[in-house]
Amino acid sequence: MTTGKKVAIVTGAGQGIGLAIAVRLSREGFAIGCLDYNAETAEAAADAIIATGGEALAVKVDVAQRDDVFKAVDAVVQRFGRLDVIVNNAGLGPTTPIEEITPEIYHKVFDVNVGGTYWGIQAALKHFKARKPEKAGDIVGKIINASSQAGQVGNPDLAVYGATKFAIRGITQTAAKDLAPLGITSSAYCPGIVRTPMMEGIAQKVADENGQTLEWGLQQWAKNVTLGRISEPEDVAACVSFLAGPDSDYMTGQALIIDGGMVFN
Ligand SMILES: NC(=O)C1=CN([C@@H]2O[C@H](COP(=O)(O)OP(=O)(O)OC[C@H]3O[C@@H](n4cnc5c(N)ncnc54)[C@H](O)[C@@H]3O)[C@@H](O)[C@H]2O)C=CC1
Ligand SMILES: CC(=O)C(C)=O
Repeated sequence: MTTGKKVAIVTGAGQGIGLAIAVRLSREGFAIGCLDYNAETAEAAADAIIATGGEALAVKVDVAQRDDVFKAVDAVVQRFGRLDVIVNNAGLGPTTPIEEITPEIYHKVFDVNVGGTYWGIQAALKHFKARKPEKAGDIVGKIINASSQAGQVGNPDLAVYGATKFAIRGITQTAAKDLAPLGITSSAYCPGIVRTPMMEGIAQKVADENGQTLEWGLQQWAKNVTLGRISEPEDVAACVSFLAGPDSDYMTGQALIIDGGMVFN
């Protein structure tokens, strides 16, 4: 079945920032491919979108597996008939003090965060190429990748995670140059401290080490936020909706920092 709507795929759409992006892009008129490793939360995300009158398809995928990502993206295009935007959002954020990094954790986090970004771009590209720009400046597809404030500056205990987020900015810039002639833009978003299960996991570790509560752990990170509060997933989704929409058509290769003023460039 095809839809008249533009179509966006969001990886890691089952919870946190990905869920907020999926819901927001649905509100903006996109049909949504909700991809996640967790089939149950992917289904719940798609159901929530459908319940509010939107269109969505849930697909279980491990973004670290290239073939699976291609199959998942193909399934969404088969269902909705086209692809306009891919948001490579899925990621892992373990705390890794530098002396405790193992080959296993290094490979696992790079495979998901960096590999997942490569495979998402490649899988989307196949479908973006189905439409040709009629003239210079016409945009036929948008790649949007999750980086982080931790991809701008080194963060304590996040050497592996931070390295993946620096890498994603590099991939984003290179894709912008490589794919511009095809009418494809490439952007990244760099959230700060966002109240999600990932950030709660990071904050809980600090809290446990100090015999404190999760909220105390989150507030340790909040101290660095110039605007004085940590962000909600919807703060990030609002900016990603700008990157997915026509108002950002003349932007490519940029990393939009949405961190309440933690990092000034
Ligand atoms: N929460 C924060 O403060 C920040 C988060 N980010 C980035 O934003 C993105 C989303 O983060 P959160 O929502 O906080 O994370 P989260 O951990 O709350 O949610 C991540 C989602 O991705 C899915 N996922 C994980 N591995 C996967 C895989 N191999 N294949 C498919 N799906 C997979 C999970 O099932 C989950 O639904 C991540 O890339 C993260 O690095 C960036 C800056 C700050
Ligand atoms: C999880 C993350 O991206 C942070 C702390 O910036």
